[in-house]
Amino acid sequence: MLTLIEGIKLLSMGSSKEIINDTNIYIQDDKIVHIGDLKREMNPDRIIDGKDKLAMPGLINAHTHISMSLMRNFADDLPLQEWLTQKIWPVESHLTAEDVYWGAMLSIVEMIQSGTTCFADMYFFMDEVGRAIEESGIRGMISRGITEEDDEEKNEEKIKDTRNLYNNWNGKADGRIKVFVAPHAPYTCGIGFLEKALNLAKELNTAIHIHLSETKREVDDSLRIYGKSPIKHVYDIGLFDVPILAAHCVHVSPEDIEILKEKNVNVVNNPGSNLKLASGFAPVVDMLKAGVNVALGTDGSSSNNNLNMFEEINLAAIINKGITGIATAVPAIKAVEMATVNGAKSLLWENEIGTIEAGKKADIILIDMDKPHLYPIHDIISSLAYTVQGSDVDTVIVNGKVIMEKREMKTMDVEKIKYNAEKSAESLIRR
Ligand SMILES: CSC[C@H]1O[C@@H](n2cnc3c(O)ncnc32)[C@H](O)[C@@H]1O
Ligand SMILES: [Zn+2]
Repeated sequence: MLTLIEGIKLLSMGSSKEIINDTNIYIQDDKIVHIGDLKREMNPDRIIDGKDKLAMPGLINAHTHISMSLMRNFADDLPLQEWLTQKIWPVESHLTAEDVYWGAMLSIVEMIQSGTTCFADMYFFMDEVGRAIEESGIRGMISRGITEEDDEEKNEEKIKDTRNLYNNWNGKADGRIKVFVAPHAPYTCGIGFLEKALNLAKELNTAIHIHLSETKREVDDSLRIYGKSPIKHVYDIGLFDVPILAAHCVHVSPEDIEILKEKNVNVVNNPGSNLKLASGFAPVVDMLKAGVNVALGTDGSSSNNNLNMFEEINLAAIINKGITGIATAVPAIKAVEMATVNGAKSLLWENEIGTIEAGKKADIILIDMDKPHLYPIHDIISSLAYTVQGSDVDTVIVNGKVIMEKREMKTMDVEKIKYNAEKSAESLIRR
């Protein structure tokens, strides 16, 4: 199938970070094959009109828990530890596979409708998230979040579950699914359990997804218990000897940043969640300056409370100006880069996605620029960071397949999903 996106503005995020006006993008099956002039010798099966549209790489949500949409607006105005221990974990103890599936489907609709084409998830019953990815056409990295318990048999079962998840799903859905190993955090996993997770990641030749240095309390506890920061603690265990996706990294010292850089740790900044849980502000500017790859995520929609990556781009751009007192701290293009190129790198997917270039997979979103709130169009890159809304996303293409066209969902029955997600959420809270 040859698709042509004709006469469109393009922000490729490749070698050029500038807008190219009136260009053409040819997609053969799942791949971008040509960008530039119209090719008379190529006869497209489908033409998408690019008039008044901007094509950019699909957004990458590098850390979330998508099925937590079932708990959206259920537990708010609390700090992390109270939110988790008093509200979220008691409810999660009653989760079923069906709940996770409908929560995932609901969130995938929300993500597609706001321009996200790829996400990194950590949760329970992850076969269901794999199924939701397969059916919807989105791309995702899935990881079964594991915490240590007193019962050794249960711990072994969790490691086994992760291995099975990898064997069942890694590379599946035409390569749209990856599987990482996900020890939840250093405060829920002891040294021995982290070592088991590390050995499994080595055995499977995959990466580790973990929450790290999210709150001041986590760091204080780590200093008290281990005499070192969470980052130094897991570094000493050897966790950074495999590729790492580290969510948050809010309370990090200059020494921690040196370690993150030395070990090429991929950090995910979650500004919306960090603000809402009163966790603090990650030193994004310092980490970027040190050469650390910083991606962007929403976290779950129970701590955010949505999965709209345009909001996170906006927050990343403006918060860091506020914290540093420097208006250029995170410029618009840098925030967009965090949500595209850096996200792809953080998921070890940079050879396939994150930019619009010939040879890459076609994960592309088209934004409708003909909206009153976007006029006048002085600077499109500024529009993306400061003005564009998720609802301005018109068309979404993943792996060459159009999964939303002119805001019509092509692969998902939205009414059925809303009905079942609502039903799951209601019964979950009552269980
Ligand atoms: C074991 S599956 C993942 C686990 O993580 C919990 N969670 C959601 N948001 C956060 C966060 O910001 N920090 C730490 N843990 C978080 C989620 O509820 C699941 O229990
Ligand atoms: Zn999280």
